[in-house]
Amino acid sequence: MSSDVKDTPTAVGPAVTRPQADSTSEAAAQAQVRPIVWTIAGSDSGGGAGIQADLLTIQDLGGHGCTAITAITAQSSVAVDHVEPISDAGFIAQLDTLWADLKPRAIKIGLLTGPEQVKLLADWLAQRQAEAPGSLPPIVLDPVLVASSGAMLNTTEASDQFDPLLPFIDILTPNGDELAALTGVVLDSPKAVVSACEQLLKRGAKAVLAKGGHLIFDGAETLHGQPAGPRCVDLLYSAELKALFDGPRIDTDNTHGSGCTLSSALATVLAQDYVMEDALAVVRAYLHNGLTASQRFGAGPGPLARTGWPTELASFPRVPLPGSALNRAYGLEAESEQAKLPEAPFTPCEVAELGVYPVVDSVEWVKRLLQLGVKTLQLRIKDQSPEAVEADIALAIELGHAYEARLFINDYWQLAIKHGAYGVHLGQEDMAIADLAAIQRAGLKLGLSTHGYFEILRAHALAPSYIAMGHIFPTPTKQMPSAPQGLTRLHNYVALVQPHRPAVAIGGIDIPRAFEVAKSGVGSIAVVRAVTQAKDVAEALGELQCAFESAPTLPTAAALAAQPQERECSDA
Ligand SMILES: Cc1ncc(COP(=O)(O)OP(=O)(O)O)c(N)n1
Ligand SMILES: Cc1ncsc1CCOP(=O)(O)O
Ligand SMILES: [Mg+2]
Repeated sequence: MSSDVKDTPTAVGPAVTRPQADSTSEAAAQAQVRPIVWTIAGSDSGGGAGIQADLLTIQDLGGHGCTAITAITAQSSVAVDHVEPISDAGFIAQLDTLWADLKPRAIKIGLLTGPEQVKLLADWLAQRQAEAPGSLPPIVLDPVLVASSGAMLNTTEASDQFDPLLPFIDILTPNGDELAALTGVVLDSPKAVVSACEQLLKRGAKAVLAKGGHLIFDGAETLHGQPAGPRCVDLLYSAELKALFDGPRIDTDNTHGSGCTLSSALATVLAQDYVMEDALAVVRAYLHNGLTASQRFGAGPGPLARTGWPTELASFPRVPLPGSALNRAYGLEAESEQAKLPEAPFTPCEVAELGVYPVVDSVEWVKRLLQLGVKTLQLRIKDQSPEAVEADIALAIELGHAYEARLFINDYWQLAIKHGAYGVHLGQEDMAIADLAAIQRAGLKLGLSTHGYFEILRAHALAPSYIAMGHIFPTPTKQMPSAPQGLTRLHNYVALVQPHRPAVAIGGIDIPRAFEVAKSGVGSIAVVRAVTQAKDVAEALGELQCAFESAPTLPTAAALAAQPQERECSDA
């Protein structure tokens, strides 16, 4: 283990404490400036909510905060004694001045004091849009109506008051009371929450996060199954994705500014180019940690603590699996679509680190690599009928056993079961259609592909034998639906996954990059071209192996093999 462990500087997408890379590319990435995040919101003199909470949050999660103040409030932890809107001229001047020099990568909108400010802001955004289509960044709207002390902050109760803004908003983040007030829907069941979100989409919102902090339904206990205890379930609802984020309800009344913190955290993570569902996973974990470590300063509820970029899986929400009771309660899946979920964790790999992991497309390659001493490998044959590939798959499996190697079969899981493979590797799309229960019952190991936080959480809920994360760098080998993850994210994913099961990095990894990748502490690197296009395959394998030997291993990985595997999302 190397001793040169330093804090990776807070740059774009703060990384956890890890050994620092020394290459020019990594140094350049780390020198990148913080993305600018605007908060358009009111000042909370008590320092717990509004602009004050937003600036602390933006800074804490790696952004640079700029403010356009909508109102000054005389506020403490127990009272809002005065709300004074800023003049229209003062409001617009702040926006214009910032736009001229400090263009945002994301905007959070909080307290707007009434329809006049809503219209001013909607008109201002429309002008920016008209001048330069596409120039507006992601915008998060927290539809603030009442302070946590119960005081009205907004002068109108009109349910359509935010509608002029909706066309510009990427996500609206109402709590239960706000969602009910904006839609008139009585939120007495999970399906009522869905119909309220549906209504907001019809009125122009692109996505809604219906926060579950205020929503407790009859029968909620039975929705969750294990683990027991009060839960908080947030619903992300958009045309493209409907997903639940389920976590324990933190037992604290220090929730002052939690909505402000969530929305500014979301803007800050979106400013770092995370997709919405990944950003929400990070934000839920941030709230979990902030509430857990919160403190009281006055006589009333205290604000959330600022705890930095979340890195531990325990802070993150569960993402219910397809077919789970929770998804069904929200009506997110038809009863007929229920997936066949495994009843137990997949068999763990007998090692915590899978090492150099070549992915090849023929039985000839499998044989050659086995003869060179490779111990983890994958047969990845694409687009053939099962009949056409069965003989090769059967032979590869036999060879794998003869050499006591960990041979994973990509995609053809029925053949893998039939011929008794060591393991199967499946992608996200395959997860929905494969009979995961049959793979688990047959005792095969399962590796799953992931492309970000949300998929990692969903994969983790299945307790697979390993989780692959990619693509790390651009690759011509496969057309990818997502952007390259890069090294900073890899560091964070490794910290999340590897204490629980082996992690594998894949995509665009050549020999020089293998040294960078290995410094993340990841226990395995999966490669196609680095092996199949090498002039000297044995030498390439040796150099890839060398990358691991020169890099430190994470202390958590060593304990892994001995750790009992738990299935964390068994609420089906
Ligand atoms: C180790 C490893 N990681 C990821 C993949 C990609 O699998 P998948 O998403 O199923 O895509 P295809 O390989 O099937 O194109 C992998 N094969 N191996
Ligand atoms: C199969 C696959 N899945 C994600 S990236 C990838 C291809 C990796 O190939 P290479 O190592 O040649 O970049
Ligand atoms: Mg596949």
